Amino acid sequence: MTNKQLVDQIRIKQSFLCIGLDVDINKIPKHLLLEEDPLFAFNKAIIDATNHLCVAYKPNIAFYEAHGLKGWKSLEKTIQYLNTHYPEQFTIADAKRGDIGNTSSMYAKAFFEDLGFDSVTISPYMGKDSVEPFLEVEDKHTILLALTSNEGAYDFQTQMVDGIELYKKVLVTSKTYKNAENLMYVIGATKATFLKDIRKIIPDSFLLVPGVGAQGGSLSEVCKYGMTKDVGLLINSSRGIIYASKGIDFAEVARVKAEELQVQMAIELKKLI
Ligand SMILES: O=c1ccn([C@@H]2O[C@H](COP(=O)(O)O)[C@@H](O)[C@H]2O)c(=O)[nH]1
Repeated sequence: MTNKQLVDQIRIKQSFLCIGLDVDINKIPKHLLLEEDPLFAFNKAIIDATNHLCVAYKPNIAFYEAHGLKGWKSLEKTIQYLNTHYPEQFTIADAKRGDIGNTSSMYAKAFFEDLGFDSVTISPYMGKDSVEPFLEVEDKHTILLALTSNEGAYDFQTQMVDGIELYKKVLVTSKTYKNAENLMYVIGATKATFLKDIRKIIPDSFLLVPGVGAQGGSLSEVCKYGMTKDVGLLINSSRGIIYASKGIDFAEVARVKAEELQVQMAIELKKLI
């Protein structure tokens, strides 16, 4: 999917919501445990109930890898279901990968070619040759961790290196990579006030913003500092939507929670006109 197609979807749906599919076998409704593939059954119900309210889905790969081969199968079925039934959805493999060049090429093949995701999250820590193999793939997006939502972000990301905060160095340096137009960045919603400075370095790039809902980030603050004329934001919520009810009505309650965010997003989008 191209950036333009993503922006078109945002305008059509009046939403820049990304729903995180962090499916945890201990948190899903008990009746689903009788299904052949409970993780997929849960995801399918959530996707069917919420797809008209969001523009992206983000399975966090850890929740699938935790179940070995069975979990990987559930992931494969989920992305295939999305690509077949809802091809307009932007898909994000939240895998946080990155390694020496030839290994990164294999990760790119796994997530872009084999599984067919539109994008994958990558750690910038190993530098240029670990990121560029992902950027080579046409119409696919590499989402670089820049300033994350967690408390530990202050351990390294905000520390000064060569007179500049490390997360800013990530932004500035990554802009010089080959095919940098395929880059997006992760900025935590809990760091919304940093967005003013961030937009001076990357005025137009798309940002994946996790951390609203369960982690306490504010949607309106993120929009205030981070929104561009082409929106430039995908705001993620996982637990706040998918586990809003643990009962038989889980998908319907997820729809209600997603709609609450979508309504707020539509209000923010009106400010752009
Ligand atoms: O900085 C980051 C990067 C990634 N995440 C991931 O996003 C979701 C957030 O889930 P919530 O339940 O909405 O808190 C989860 O998959 C994280 O691993 C992040 O939170 N912060």
